[in-house]
Amino acid sequence: MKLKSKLQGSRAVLTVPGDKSISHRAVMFGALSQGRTTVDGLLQAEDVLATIEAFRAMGVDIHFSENGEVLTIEGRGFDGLKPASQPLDMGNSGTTTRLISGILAGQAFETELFGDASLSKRPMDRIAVPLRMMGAEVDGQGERVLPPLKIKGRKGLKAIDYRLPVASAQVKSALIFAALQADGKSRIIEKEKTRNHTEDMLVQFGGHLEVQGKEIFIEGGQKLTGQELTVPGDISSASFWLVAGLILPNMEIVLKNVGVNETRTGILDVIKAMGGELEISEFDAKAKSATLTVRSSELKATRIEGALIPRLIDELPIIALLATQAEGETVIADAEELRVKETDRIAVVADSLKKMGATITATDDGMRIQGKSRLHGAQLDSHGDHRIGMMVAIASLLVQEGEVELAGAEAIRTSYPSFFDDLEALCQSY
Ligand SMILES: O=C(O)C1=C[C@@H](OP(=O)(O)O)[C@@H](O)[C@H](O)C1
Ligand SMILES: C=C(OP(=O)(O)O)C(=O)O
Repeated sequence: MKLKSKLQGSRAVLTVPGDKSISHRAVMFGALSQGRTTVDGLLQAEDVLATIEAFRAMGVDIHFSENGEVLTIEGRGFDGLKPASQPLDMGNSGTTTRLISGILAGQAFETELFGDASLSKRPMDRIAVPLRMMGAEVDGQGERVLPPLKIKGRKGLKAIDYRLPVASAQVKSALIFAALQADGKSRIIEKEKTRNHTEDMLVQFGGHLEVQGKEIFIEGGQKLTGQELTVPGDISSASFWLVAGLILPNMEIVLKNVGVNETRTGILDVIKAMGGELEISEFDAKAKSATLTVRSSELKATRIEGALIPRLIDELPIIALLATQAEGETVIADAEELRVKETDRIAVVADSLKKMGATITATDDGMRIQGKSRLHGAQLDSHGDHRIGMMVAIASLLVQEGEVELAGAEAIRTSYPSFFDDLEALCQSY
């Protein structure tokens, strides 16, 4: 695919698709509840479709409304799942794989999980170790327990008292799902606070848990009730347009209905620290959503590290591009988790932006990025990673000399199937 900048400056209003993390969890909690759940605004992208198909394969009736906008899940409760007749295809989705493993740990049958080439390199020892402690059998490939996985669960799991060795909402959520099926009270201690959609949604479905700082206490044997949910737009998808609005000349981009749960808004803090023009309006406290407006800005470098990292982990590829347009050296540290995403995002981001003329050094746990760089055309590849593909597409908007060729753009369907339509809409608003 050839990407060429036609942008001269303008104002665009966009609504990004539903939040991926919330969409996965809506399907899962819906399936595990009693009664019907409806979900408006669900993200209909490959990762979430993998979650839907997995629960259908375990006997859950899940269907879209005629206009395709509302998903209905007929909940079967924790005791109503049936063994799948075939291995479950997790596609590219780490979230599906890890969260479903926590659910399967409490089911008295065996399930096989497999995924694509990228997923087959993602470490599952981080869930295998604690789920085994709770009494489930979890087998994978090699020391890091890579997929394909075999999970043999059982009723009456043991409660767990566990300190997470990594800052991961996926591991935390897997353990919350397992703890809900265990005898007694579990304690899960986070390394850093990560996205809390599982905790929020458990409460929304009539369940309970206690959160004290980084400690979560959760009682087994809870009964959940189906709900009517609305999913806000995904701030991780919005971040591509936030950055476009800040780095392109004479721009204003307005993003409606973006999820602004405080465990996800690290990118907004970074934009402010870099001196970017950002306005947050129409804040809806119940929906945790808002309208975000950005304008072309003179940016300065910043440091991104520590507790901020989990609050913007998926935004780091596009933040790296942002930093190439800021005055001075931006440092990203404590982000070694990037190395075990869909690609090694430290290596691939540094390599891709270097090919376009940026000055970046990859470090063990992040990057050092020197601004400001004039970017030029290059031949690039998403390497099967949606966030790399989208970052390159936004970077191409800055290019004045040469052309950007992006191989593997189809990976973007993982989280944002309408990305190129929105890009087109942005270009047409000029
Ligand atoms: O729980 C979630 O929905 C997610 C958690 C994060 O992963 P980790 O838990 O591996 O950090 C994030 O990178 C992923 O895109 C979605
Ligand atoms: C890391 C991501 O997703 P997952 O872990 O679900 O594959 C992502 O969406 O950037």
